[in-house]
Order: sequence, then structure tokens, then C-alpha cells
Amino acid sequence: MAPASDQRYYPAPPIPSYDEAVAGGSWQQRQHDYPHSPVEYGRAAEGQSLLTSRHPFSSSSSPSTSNQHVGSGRRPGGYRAPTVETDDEGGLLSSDSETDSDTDAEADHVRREMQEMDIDDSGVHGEARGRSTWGKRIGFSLSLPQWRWRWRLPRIPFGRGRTTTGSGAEGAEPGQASGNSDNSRASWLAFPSLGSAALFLIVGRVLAILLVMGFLYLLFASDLFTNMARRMNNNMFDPIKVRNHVKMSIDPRSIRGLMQHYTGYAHIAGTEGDFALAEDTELMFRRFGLEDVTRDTYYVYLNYPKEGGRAVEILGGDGKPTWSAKLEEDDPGGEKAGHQTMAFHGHSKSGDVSGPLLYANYGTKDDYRRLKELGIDTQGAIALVRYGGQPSDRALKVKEAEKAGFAGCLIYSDPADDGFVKGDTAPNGPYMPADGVQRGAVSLMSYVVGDVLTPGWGSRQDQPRLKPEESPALPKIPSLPLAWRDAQILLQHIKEYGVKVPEGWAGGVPDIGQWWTGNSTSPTVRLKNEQDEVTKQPIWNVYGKIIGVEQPEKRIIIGNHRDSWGPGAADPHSGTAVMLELIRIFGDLLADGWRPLRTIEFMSWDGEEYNLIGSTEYVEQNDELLRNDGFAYINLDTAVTGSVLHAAGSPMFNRLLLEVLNDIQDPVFNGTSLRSRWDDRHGELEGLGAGSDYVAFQDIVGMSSLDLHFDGPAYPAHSSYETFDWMDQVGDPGFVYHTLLGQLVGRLILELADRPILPFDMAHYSNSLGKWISELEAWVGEQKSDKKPAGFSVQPLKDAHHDIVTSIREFNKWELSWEGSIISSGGFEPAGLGRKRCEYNARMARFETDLLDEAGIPNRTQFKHVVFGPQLESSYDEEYFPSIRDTIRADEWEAAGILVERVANIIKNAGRRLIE
Ligand SMILES: CC(=O)N[C@@H](CC(=O)O)C(=O)N[C@@H](CCC(=O)O)C(=O)O
Repeated sequence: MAPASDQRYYPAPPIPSYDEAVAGGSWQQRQHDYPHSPVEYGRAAEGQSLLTSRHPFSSSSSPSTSNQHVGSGRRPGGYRAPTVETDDEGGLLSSDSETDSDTDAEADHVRREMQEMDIDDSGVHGEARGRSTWGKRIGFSLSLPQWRWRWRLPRIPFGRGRTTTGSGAEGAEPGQASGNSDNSRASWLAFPSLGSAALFLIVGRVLAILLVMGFLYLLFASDLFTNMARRMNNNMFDPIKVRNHVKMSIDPRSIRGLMQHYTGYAHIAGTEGDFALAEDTELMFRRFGLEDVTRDTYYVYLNYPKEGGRAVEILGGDGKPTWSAKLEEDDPGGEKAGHQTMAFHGHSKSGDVSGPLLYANYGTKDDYRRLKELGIDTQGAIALVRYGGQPSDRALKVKEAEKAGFAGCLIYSDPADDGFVKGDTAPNGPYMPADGVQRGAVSLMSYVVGDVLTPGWGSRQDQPRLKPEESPALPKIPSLPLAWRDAQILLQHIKEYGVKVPEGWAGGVPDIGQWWTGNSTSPTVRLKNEQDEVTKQPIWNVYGKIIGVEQPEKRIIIGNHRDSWGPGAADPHSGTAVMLELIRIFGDLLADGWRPLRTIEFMSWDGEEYNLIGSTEYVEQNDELLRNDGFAYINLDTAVTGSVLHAAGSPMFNRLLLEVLNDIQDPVFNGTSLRSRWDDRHGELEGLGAGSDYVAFQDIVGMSSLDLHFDGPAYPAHSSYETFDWMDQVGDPGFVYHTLLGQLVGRLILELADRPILPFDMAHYSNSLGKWISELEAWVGEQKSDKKPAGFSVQPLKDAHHDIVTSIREFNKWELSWEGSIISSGGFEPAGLGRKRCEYNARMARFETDLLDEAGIPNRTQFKHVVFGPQLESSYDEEYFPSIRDTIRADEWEAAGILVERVANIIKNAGRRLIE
């Protein structure tokens, strides 16, 4: 049960053992009363509101703390289809195919892990054995960087709230307490006669009591105990054991069950399925024990396909269709995979256009230019392009087609890039099958991030908005995604029109023979894309937290989106399942009295698939709070599609990541540590471009962010093949890498939220800055332009880097002196030193925020970080010093020179503020 926020100090029961956590904690207690989404109404619910009073998890049964609660009787507005279907008859966490051998293997696994945990299991048969043993052994220890010391505080004899010893007053009969007889009590109570020595004794005792009380008052007034008391409860938990406990408690069966639930039915942002899952998420957050669980509604621009609104046809001379594309996938999983959603592009333009068909390879700027060089007229034509290539953004393919004069754009998944040419296809392999379609947004996330009509401010209902035609992020020509099964027919029809394609343009679609470009005499293709467009569609983020005990206002945020184009097993529910499993475990710890030093927040974003909306609106709405108090953001999205770990993020995380990877073993690789696997492949922390919900945190409010995923060779992205069964059988059989990711993220959360000194890698930050400045200098040197001033130089940045190296070195000294004091005082931290440590942490976290430029990147001013941003012309990729590079690319050298100075000053100031 989550404690009330004003009651944070509990008698500290020890943390449960692995057995208890798995068998007796939330896992057992809660699976029977888990949220069952409206899908349990099955087909009867089809076409009806899922949010009627029949909904079992209506607000009336679970009071919401939501700031914008949407009552159970209220439907989410806007798009209703696709409806939801059920396959969750077995309940959320049931394991439908558990065999005896699975159970045995699990038991062995648990035994092994118990040994590794080094739990003192003496008294194993006693009722309170795990708890009392832990309680005795857990001292007041804190996690210093190398785990070298324990802090020592006087042990306070806490009552054990959840265990009884059998020998205390509870077990005694009234009147028999403490072994005092009635007689002795009577003589104690008898009033002494005047002048007796006893009177002096009483007066003396009263004076002594007053003296002691006065002394205690002074102690409390001096703040010494306040500081200690604040952390007392927390410090009954040995951080090392808490870390081991979290690591060992991640349960692949639980993760599997969670994924099964979230992938059971369609839930595109803003639809009924999405709303139902928002309610389930809210309920799960509550039941797992999170505090301040909130649903947060934004009103944003979304589009949805209409029944009969889409067509891709080859037209005959009479204008009538001679062939129509199927558009939708074959039903890959039937009822089990839920109803599939229509194939369309998020944020695509409505329209009904016809023109000659041209094939343009990957649809890059260069590809369209090449067509023109080949003498092919692109004006008013329909572009057929393939997914992939570089840049790979689907939005840029459409935008460049628009700029090249095309009337519409079709994007298909080619088997040479993502299909049978590469390997086995879904449902048996990772690649896209013949009928698989990659849905996805075509809004330009490197231009505008979040709701395309409210760039820069939170899209609350009453806020002003742009008109769709005013948004720089929206394309002006219609587009649709296609399976190669449909593209094949189109490609066959342009044979011998135009010219044979340039080298490298032929894809892997079978039975095409020679590939041709098409030309203005190609068969006419119609692209119809009439849709519902909603400017104020509600979407729902869900938040919950564990309030920190030392600095509750400082927060570590873990986020993952919930909306999905199809079942979403990989994107996003590999991340959802891991995040919820962590919430379950942290919820249990919280219920047992544990709290971190800083607040941990868990967030389920909506609308990520439409330009990262939910997270961006939240950040824009809470801009100041996050700049002041946001310490770190960890993102989980397409978290597991294979076994190779990738991490992208701020250099702040480098040391911590490597340290944690050392402590996690990969069972598939004979227990090799993730660190060894990382080193073997020369793993490096990659840069953050755009592509998921970290963007607003890193680039708008300067919160150091990290995105983590175990990748495979491919996954059937955004298609109806991204099912639970695919994940279960192909993506991550046994949910091994989900489990490892849970261990990794669990550890990172603990280190970030509960280490006395925030484990940020300032030294790596300054080294990385030096490297990126050198790269910028080399790049500038390569730029050829008549407008480039002869003496153009990035020297101001190099000078700023020099300053910052000194500032960071100076700043880091404090940590060493703090460690020295703690050692010399035997682990005791006086209140004043604790306050200084908190200030030190705040300065460290503020460093990234100080790297923001309020003016933003010219022409895309939402992005404010001077060091990082998405590449303008390749948004998935990172850009270092984006404002300077954008300006140079625009051939505006004078402005670039000013920006070099400006960015250098911002970096210098950030360094100075560390130590001033
Ligand atoms: C690079 C990529 O594929 N990103 C994934 C999610 C991830 O795990 O990073 C993705 O699908 N992102 C969305 C972003 C939403 C948008 O385009 O507006 C995508 O469609 O690329």
C-alpha cells in the first residue's frame, strides 16, 4: 500500500527476499485483481464505446488524482475505429504455456540467484526469517563510488511493523506487562511524605529530565537530527542488498505477461484502445504502489484513416482503375494478435491525386535530383520509393518529393533492405514479409517536435494553435505506406518507361526483371488519402512516482510510450513491459519502507508515434520545473529486438553505464558480463538524434538523457507482424534480454536516485566536448564556399573548452574532499556537509541545462541545447553544435561566426557556474 505523502518515516521492515518478492509480493497478491481492460467484453464491445459505465475500472471504482480526469462515462473524443479485441482471457500475468521443465529451470535459476545474492538464510524455517535476518544485517550504509565504506549512525531500535517477536507486550495479557506486579506498581504510585528523601529524589529527577529535554531540544534545533532522521528510514536498507534484490527480482514471466496484455488490441494514439490502456496503466501504477498517480491530458493534432478513404490504383485510359492495391496486411495472427490497424502514415496530408508513376530509389534529395538529371519530369508525378537508405526518415522522403514537385508519395518495404533477401521473415524471422507494411509518421521531427500545432508550448485545451497549413512540420502532399506485394505490381507496370535505373537503385522485389524509372508517359496511378483530421484530439500521459526522502523535488524520470501503430510488441511494449516490471519491484520496496534519496518518476507517454507528442507536451508544460529539478531521463522504447546492447545519450552517463554493465551477466553468452560483450564489439555511448521521447528532455530542457535497447538484425517495425508471438518466438525467446534490460535500468535508477553523489561523468563530458569541437573544426575546414571568410575559425570554442576542462577539474575536487571527510568521520555526514553535497549534485545536473541557448537553433527554435540536436536533414541522427552547422550549411558564414562566439560563451558560463 502506498504511504501517504506526509507519512514517509516508517518502522523499517527489512526488504523481502527474492522468494518473497516473487512469490509473496505484488506478484502473487496482485495478479488476481489485475486490471482487465475493456477487451474482456470481447466482440460485444466492437463498435460500441469501451468507456461506458460498464467499464470495470471506471473512475468511480478507483478515485483518480488526475489533474484532468476523464470520467468513465466519457468516451475519448475523435477516432473510434479500430475497435479493440481480446485475447487476455488468462489474465495479465498468467503464463499460458508454462511447462514443468520451465518451472524446473526457473527453480534452478532462482536457487542460483539466491546463492549469488549471499543472503543469510539461517532461520530459514522461521516465519519472519528473511525479514529479521535482513533487518539485522542491513546497516546504515551508503553507496560511495567504489562501495568502499559504510556510514555509521547509531542504531535506533525500530519496531518491526510487519513481524511480531512473540515476547513483547503484544503477546502479554493485560495487567501482566513488563513483569511488574500490582504491589510494586502500588508502591511506585504511593505519594511520598513531605520532607522525605524521596521528595528530593523526585525534584532531582524532574530537574534531570528538564536538563535532558533542553539538551535534546538544542540538538534538534541544530538540524543535526533532522538531517539524520530524514534518511534514517532509508538507511535501514543496505544499498548493496537493495541493488541485488532489484537485480534478482526481475521476472521474465511477469514481463511476458505484461507484454501479452499490452499487445492484445489496437491502440493508436487517441483511440479507444489507447484510452483503455491508459486506464489500465494508471490502475497498475496504483496497484504497484506508486504515489501521486496522475493522468495528464493534452489536445493535439492527429489524423486517422477513414474506411474507404484510401486507394492506390492504376488507372486505365478511361480513368477507371485496372488494378487496386490491397493496402492492408493479411491477418497475421488472427484473433490472437487482435484486430490490425489500417495501413497509413501519421500526419500525412489528405488528398486524392493522380499522375504518372516514377520509381525514385530511397527518395532522398539526391535520388530525386538524379531523376531530373536523367531527364525525367517529376512535376505532378507519383513517387514510388523504398524505405531505408540514408537519410532513412520517411518524413524527409515525402518532404523531398514535395520539393521535387511530385503530387504524392508511396513508400514500400523492399525485401533487399528489410525482407526475404536479408533473412527469414515474420512471423518466423525478423524481416518484413511480402504483405508487411511499415506505418509511421511523416511529420518532420527535426523541424518541430511534439504537437505540430503548438511548437514550444504545452497543448492544453485552451492554448492557441497554428492552423495545420501553417505548421512547418506537416507535408503538403499525400503519402501512403505499401507492402512490396503491392509495389511489385506498380514496378512491373513501369517497365520500359523512362530509363533503366542507375546502379544501386534496383531493389529486391522479385519478378521485376529490369528496373525502370518511369517517366511522364508511365501508367497513371491514383493515390487517395482522405482521412479524419482532428486538431484537438485528447491524448493521455500517465505518471506515478516514488517520492525521494532527502531531496523529494529532484527527480530521475523513466519514460516509455504506450501508443502504437500495431500490436507494438517491440515498439514500444518491450519497453513498457520492462518499465512496469521495474515499477512492480520498486513498488514492493516502497511498501516495505524503502525510499530513494531523490524522487523516481515513471511515465507512460502517449502520441510518441506522431512526432513524440506526449513527452514533448509534458516537457513544454513543465519547462521550468524540469530545468530546476530534473536530474536525469532514461528512455525505453523499442527496447528489445535482439541481444546487442546499444546506448545513446549524454556523455554524463558514460562511467555509470560501464560500471553497471560490469555487474550484469548474459546467460546466453555463458554468463559473460554485458561489459565484456560491450567491449568486444567496441561499444560506445552513441549520440542522441531524434526518434523517441528523450528529445524534449535532452534538447529542450537540458536534462541529461539516456536511451537503451538490445537490438537484433531487424524487426517488422510498425506492422501487424510486431506481435506478442513474434517477440515470444523470434525477438526474445524466454524474455532473456528484457530481463537483462530490467536489471540494467533498475541499477541505473538506483545509482541515479540513491547514491549520495550523483554519478555523472563530468570528465567524460569535457573530453567529449573537446572531441566534438575538433570534429567541427575539421568539418568547417572541408566546407567550400565563396562566402566563407578567410579567417573563419572555431578558436572561441577551443578556448571555452580549455576553460571548461579547468572548471570541471576544480569542481570534481569537492567530491574527493567529501569522500575524505566521510572516511575520517567514520561514515558520519554532518547536516551542513549533507546540504553542500545536495548543492554539489544540483550544480552537476544544472551543467547540461546551462548549455541551453534560449534563442534555440535558428529556424527550429524549439531545440535549445548548444551541443546536441537532431540533424536537420536526417532526424534520427545526432548533430553536434547544430546551430553552427545549420547556419554554415545555409551558407550564412557571418551568422555562423556570431554563433561560434555565442556558443563558446554559453559553454564557458556553464563551466564557471559549476565553481562560482
Ligand atoms: C529510429 C527509430 O526507428 N525509432 C523508433 C523508436 C525507437 O526506439 O527509437 C521509432 O519508431 N520512432 C518513431 C518516432 C515518431 C515519429 O517519427 O514521429 C518513428 O516513426 O520513427
